[in-house]
Amino acid sequence: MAESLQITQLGNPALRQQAQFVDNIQDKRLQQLIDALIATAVASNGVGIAAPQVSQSFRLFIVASRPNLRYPNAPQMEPTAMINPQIIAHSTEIVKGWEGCLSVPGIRGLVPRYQTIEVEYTSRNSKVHRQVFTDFVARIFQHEYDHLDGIVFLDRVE
Ligand SMILES: O=C(O)C[C@@H](Cc1ccccc1)C(=O)SCC(=O)c1ccccc1
Ligand SMILES: [Zn+2]
Repeated sequence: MAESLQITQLGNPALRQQAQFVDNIQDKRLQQLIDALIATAVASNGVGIAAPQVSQSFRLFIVASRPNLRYPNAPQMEPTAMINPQIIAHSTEIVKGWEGCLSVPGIRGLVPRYQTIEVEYTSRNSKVHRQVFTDFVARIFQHEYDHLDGIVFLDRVE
């Protein structure tokens, strides 16, 4: 298991950067970053983590949904690296749900998110995926996607 990395906290400008497109997915250092992000999410008990949260300004995050007290029906997912992700389409329906953030410890907020999204991303083996996510997985994706544009969930709490 790769080593866990220091998580950037709110207030650190690194968290507010506009992350850059990933050019070479097979680059050894990028693959090592993916392993370190997965290790950090697992060590922090997170259901996701984005590269800017370890001060790496790449358009890359991990989604690792699992059932939990707030979302008991959430699917159990293998931690999945999503590189250069895009939201292709979304429902008109918006749902408010509780969120936390590894960069904003101890604070929870009720955040409006699209109920359903159609996304496209490249996986760590350079395969392009187009998928539809709903409910908690859609929420995690939107939370992590925001991190790539320097947005944190508190910015969206109404
Ligand atoms: O900061 C992050 O990106 C990780 C964050 C992701 C996230 C949590 C809840 C909703 C959407 C996205 C976390 O995993 S914080 C850990 C946590 O608060 C939590 C864990 C399981 C279920 C709910 C919250
Ligand atoms: Zn977060």
